[in-house]
Amino acid sequence: MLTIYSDSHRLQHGRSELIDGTLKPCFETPSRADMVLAAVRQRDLGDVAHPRRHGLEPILRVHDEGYVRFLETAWQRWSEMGRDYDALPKMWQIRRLREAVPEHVEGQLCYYSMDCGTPITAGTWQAATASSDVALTAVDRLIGGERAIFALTRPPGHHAARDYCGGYCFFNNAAIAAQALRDRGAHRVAVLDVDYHHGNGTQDIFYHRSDVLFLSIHGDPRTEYPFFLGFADEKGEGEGLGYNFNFPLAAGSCVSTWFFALDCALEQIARFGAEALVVSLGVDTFEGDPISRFQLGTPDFVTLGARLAGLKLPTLFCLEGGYAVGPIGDNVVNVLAGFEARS
Ligand SMILES: NCCCNCCCCCC(O)(O)C(F)(F)F
Ligand SMILES: [Zn+2]
Repeated sequence: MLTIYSDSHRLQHGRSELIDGTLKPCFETPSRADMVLAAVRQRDLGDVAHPRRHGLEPILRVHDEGYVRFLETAWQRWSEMGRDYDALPKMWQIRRLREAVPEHVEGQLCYYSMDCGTPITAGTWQAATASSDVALTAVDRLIGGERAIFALTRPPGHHAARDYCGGYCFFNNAAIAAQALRDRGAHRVAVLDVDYHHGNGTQDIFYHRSDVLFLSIHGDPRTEYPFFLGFADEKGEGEGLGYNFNFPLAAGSCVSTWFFALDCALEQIARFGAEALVVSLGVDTFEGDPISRFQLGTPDFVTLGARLAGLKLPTLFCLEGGYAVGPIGDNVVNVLAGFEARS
């Protein structure tokens, strides 16, 4: 399987994250992508290609222009205030506060983000646009005839909504890829999110649409991030009613429960008649993940890949989460190798 990868991911490297009440090194580090790339090479998964630039147009097909312009200018405006440290919001526009978009960068930082764990740094814009180019180059290759492709995307994307960043995500790589597949002729595209955390951003982007089916298996938002979306009763709205499926599972759920949810999701994708599949591939479902509470073992990721291959669809994998950095490479490559073995 071909991998698309860009070294520009290294430019996204936050200084610290609020963890258990104190500032610690970020969980979402460049070493994650380095370890995945090393495993791709070591396990001889296939060639590794660099992305070509696609500009802002495909990003603006799913993200609000004001939000994109904010990301593009935020660091320069933040620096002009004499600040050289990570740009993070100090509060949010919450219930009954004014909804107008602030003029000032500090206010926009609060308006366009959903948490304080997604630092904007000097290299964020370049890293996030490169990550989107990685996903879009994977679409180019899928349209060009590849049966399956791995977009080694970092920073991740599935928490990024139309007009806000969060959960380490800036541009929603999987949504940008799904929209590009639609724009290039696929009539129905399914996005399956197997990351431990609900893909609130992807759901937000496609919630009112029936041409993109969104499905997510994740830790129950009653106790797990992102808390405010990802419940089973969220089924889409308007045109999109019936085209959104959430499978929240209690933290600590066993592997067989997880695979039962997967089989339910695969059944819905087959019923939908998808012509292409985008997988938001987070491996923080791993039993050893430091911030998540499912129990998949490294061999289970082979089974995951094999089940996905059963759909017999052109498939684009976008890397999302996974914070057990030692095993991340084998966990990710197991999905891809398991997929290929059954293709
Ligand atoms: N004590 C740690 C709290 C962490 N709270 C934020 C969790 C973000 C998860 C990000 C992710 O794994 O879903 C992605 F795929 F986007 F990277
Ligand atoms: Zn996650």
